[in-house]
Amino acid sequence: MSFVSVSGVFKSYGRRPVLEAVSLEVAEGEFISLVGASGCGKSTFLRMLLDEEQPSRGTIHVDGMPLTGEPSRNRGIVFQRYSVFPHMSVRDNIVAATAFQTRFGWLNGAARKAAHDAAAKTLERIGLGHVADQYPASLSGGMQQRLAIAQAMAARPRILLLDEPFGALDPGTRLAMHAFLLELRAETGMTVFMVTHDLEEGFKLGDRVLVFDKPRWDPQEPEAYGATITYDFDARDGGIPYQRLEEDTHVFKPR
Ligand SMILES: Nc1ncnc2c1ncn2[C@@H]1O[C@H](COP(=O)(O)OP(=O)(O)OP(=O)(O)O)[C@@H](O)[C@H]1O
Repeated sequence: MSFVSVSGVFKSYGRRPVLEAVSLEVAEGEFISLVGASGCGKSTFLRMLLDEEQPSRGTIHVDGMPLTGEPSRNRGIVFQRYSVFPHMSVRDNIVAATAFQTRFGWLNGAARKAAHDAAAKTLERIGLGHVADQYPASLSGGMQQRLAIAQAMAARPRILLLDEPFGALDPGTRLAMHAFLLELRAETGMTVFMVTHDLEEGFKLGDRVLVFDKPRWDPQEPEAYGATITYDFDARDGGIPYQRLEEDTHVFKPR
């Protein structure tokens, strides 16, 4: 059975369609890269997986259960920038993320001590132990992004949602972050959805690369139709040269 199942999802804002007829089955542990033109609804799709936005039509199930509009420990998200708390130390950023998972949003006594110990371990693990008392502004972009990913991972989510997480980083730091993410993924077996504008990055990291595009297009009225998944590439074993594609109306699926 699929872990994430998206079935006939449409999303409109007011009368404006953004996504139409999106269906997708994802197994637990898969790494899914999402690519597509600016404004075609990739972030909206992530927000629906996060359950922050609800589909106008259609359903999304995670682990067999429909999304309910309630926050869940199952899903963590990292944006391109600004996903850490600037007024908290690096350590407190991780501790706070753990606290937010509790019913009242705070930790006391033993739980606080355990969260501090866990944060210290996490920071060592991601190479930020030596800057635990500093504030995020004093860290490099790559360090801030490592912190943001560690923060999202603090609740041990089964699904990690990444919205252009490495877009703001220089090429060297980006490569280091790829290695970091692949390691974390191998360690945790988490399912990952990552929006990227970099096709090479999408194919390198992903097991599948989904292309969002508008199958219907009216030049007089470019916003008349929404986007859907027009290609579903098998990106394992190096990607494009190994494609096995099958046309099913406008949607391509790996066999
Ligand atoms: N809350 C909202 N209310 C109204 N319109 C919205 C809302 N959120 C997104 N949109 C619109 O939906 C469309 C899709 O936006 P979205 O951010 O999902 O695209 P995207 O593919 O992630 O773009 P980019 O690659 O530039 O980040 C955009 O035209 C955007 O203006």
